[in-house]
Amino acid sequence: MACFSVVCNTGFLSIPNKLEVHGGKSKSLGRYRGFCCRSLGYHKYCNFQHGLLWNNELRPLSNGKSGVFLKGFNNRCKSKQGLYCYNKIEPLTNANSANKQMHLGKKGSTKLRSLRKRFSLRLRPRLRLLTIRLKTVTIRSVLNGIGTFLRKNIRRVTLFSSISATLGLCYLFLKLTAVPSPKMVPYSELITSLRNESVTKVLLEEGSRRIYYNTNSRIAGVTHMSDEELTNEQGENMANKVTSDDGSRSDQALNTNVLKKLSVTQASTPDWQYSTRKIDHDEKFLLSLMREKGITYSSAPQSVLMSMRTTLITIISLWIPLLPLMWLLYRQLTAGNSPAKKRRPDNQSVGFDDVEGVDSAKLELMEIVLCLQGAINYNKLGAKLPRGVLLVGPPGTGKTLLARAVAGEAGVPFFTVSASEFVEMFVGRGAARIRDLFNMARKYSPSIIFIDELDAVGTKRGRSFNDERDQTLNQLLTEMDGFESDSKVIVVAATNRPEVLDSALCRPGRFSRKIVVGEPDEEGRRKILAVHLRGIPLEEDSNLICSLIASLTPGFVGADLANIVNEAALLAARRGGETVAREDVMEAIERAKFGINDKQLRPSTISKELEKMFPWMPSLMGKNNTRQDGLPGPLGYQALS
Ligand SMILES: Nc1ncnc2c1ncn2[C@@H]1O[C@H](COP(=O)(O)OP(=O)(O)OP(=O)(O)O)[C@@H](O)[C@H]1O
Repeated sequence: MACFSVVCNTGFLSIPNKLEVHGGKSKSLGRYRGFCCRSLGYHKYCNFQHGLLWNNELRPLSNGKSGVFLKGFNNRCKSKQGLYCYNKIEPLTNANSANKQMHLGKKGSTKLRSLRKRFSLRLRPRLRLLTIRLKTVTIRSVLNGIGTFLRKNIRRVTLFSSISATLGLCYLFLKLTAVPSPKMVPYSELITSLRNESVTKVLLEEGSRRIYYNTNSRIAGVTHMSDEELTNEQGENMANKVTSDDGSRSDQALNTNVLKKLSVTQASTPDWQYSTRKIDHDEKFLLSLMREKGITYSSAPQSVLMSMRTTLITIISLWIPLLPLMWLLYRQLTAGNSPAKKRRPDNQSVGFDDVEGVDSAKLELMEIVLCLQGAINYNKLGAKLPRGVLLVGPPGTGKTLLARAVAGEAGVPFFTVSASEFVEMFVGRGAARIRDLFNMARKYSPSIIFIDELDAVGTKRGRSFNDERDQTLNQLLTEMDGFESDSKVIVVAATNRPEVLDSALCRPGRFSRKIVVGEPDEEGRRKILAVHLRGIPLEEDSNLICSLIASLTPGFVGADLANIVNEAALLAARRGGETVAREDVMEAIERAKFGINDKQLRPSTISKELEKMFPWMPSLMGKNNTRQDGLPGPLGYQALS
């Protein structure tokens, strides 16, 4: 009788449609039969916390332990506490025996079962999916897909097909012009043959060291087969004859066979039987030897076909290893990784409501947004849209946020880039990146380009020997000049150091509008805090907390205030609170003002810190601790311990 229910780690639920949970409630698993219980989250039906479910009965485990995870297949189940099989609960003597008993079937059948399991778990769903997809596929949709792919990747497809065609043509050319080459022999062999007077004709190739020659040994072409080959051939034929049925020995048969072989060889015989390489400074000796022996010799240039073959082979063998290197270089040098491509226009969720405390800057930028949207008809009065807006101010005052708000409100593509990304190793690359960025912005016009930390490329020219930086700036100046009046591409840039910028960059027509984004006043800080406290649950009234923080934080900018709010929320979470209390806020302000105060500081740590602050003084703590006179330490400090 089979075990009623089986759960394993990989999760096979075998027979039951019904399983009782220890609460006594019946649950139908129906279609989940054979699925992985645990990973499907159905293990609560099979989680035998208090016993083993066995033939609809919940049986307590003999040792009373809970938390049993059954493991096994079909009618054999293993748990930590025992092996359960055929309605019997057998305690395990050791783990090995459990394993042994678990694999009760033959080895082969276990393998087969695991294979089947793997098939049903991995392959079957995929095959099913494939079948469904194949059913929905029609020739028309395939053709459409190919067409779309070709249209999208026309450049790549053209490049790859032309490369493939060229390589194919090269292969064809090499194949068609291939001629059997003469046998290569050492130079000494030529000299020996010359001395033996067996050489009939010699050709010295012009422009190379190659020497071709023929000998008078046997029929031309026979020599193409090595002596060894011939011997083997004859031996083979002899053996054939000996073992032939009639036992006849016919020399004629041998000759016919050899001649047949020779005729095949002759068909592909080169003009020259042998070739060798000339040795330097030995020409005189060679020529005198040939003259002495009366041998015909001549010289000729390499045939056009052969020179073409040689050139082609050289090119291919040289360029193929270089191709990966060139591809890498191409990727580096092309606009493939330019900032313009990385920052595609996307949905901006920041609006002017999210930026507070910088009202005048907001007003100026709002006007530009209205112009971009066409709400203000500036063309009517002959006005032009400002090409560049320069946001100037201390760090953290919200310059980047303002630029993002402009993009969000205007609903136009926003290309953001840090100017340091234009600083490149190769001269001209930064300029190329600027060009790409502006081209992309023009393509998506009306659009906004935001260049953060403009001073990275916009510093005065000619001050250093950095040609690359100057070229990049020149390109930026050119691009900003080159806008058509109706291109509707606005460049917003931000910097903390306007004084270092090149004057050409700030002249009217480029960054004609300069907006100072300064530190917010108390009212501004209150508004900024209100923005950041929007989603934070507070114990007290939000306006009260905003006013409290704003009054305590003169000189703080938006980034500081955002940080205070975040710190307060973290502190509240640390103490396990549901809402942010006034104490959390106060501690966060303290942390922002004075840094994190370590109340557990040891005297040695304090000494080190003091030494860092006053490096010109002798060790404060050390001196104080070792003083015997009881007098205060340097500068009147008492021992802090
Ligand atoms: N006026 C503001 N209103 C609301 N939040 C602000 C404001 N200013 C700054 N913040 C907060 O500070 C964060 C940092 O601001 P942002 O990056 O805009 O400063 P920045 O002026 O560009 O600084 P940097 O000059 O260092 O680049 C913002 O994400 C925002 O949360």
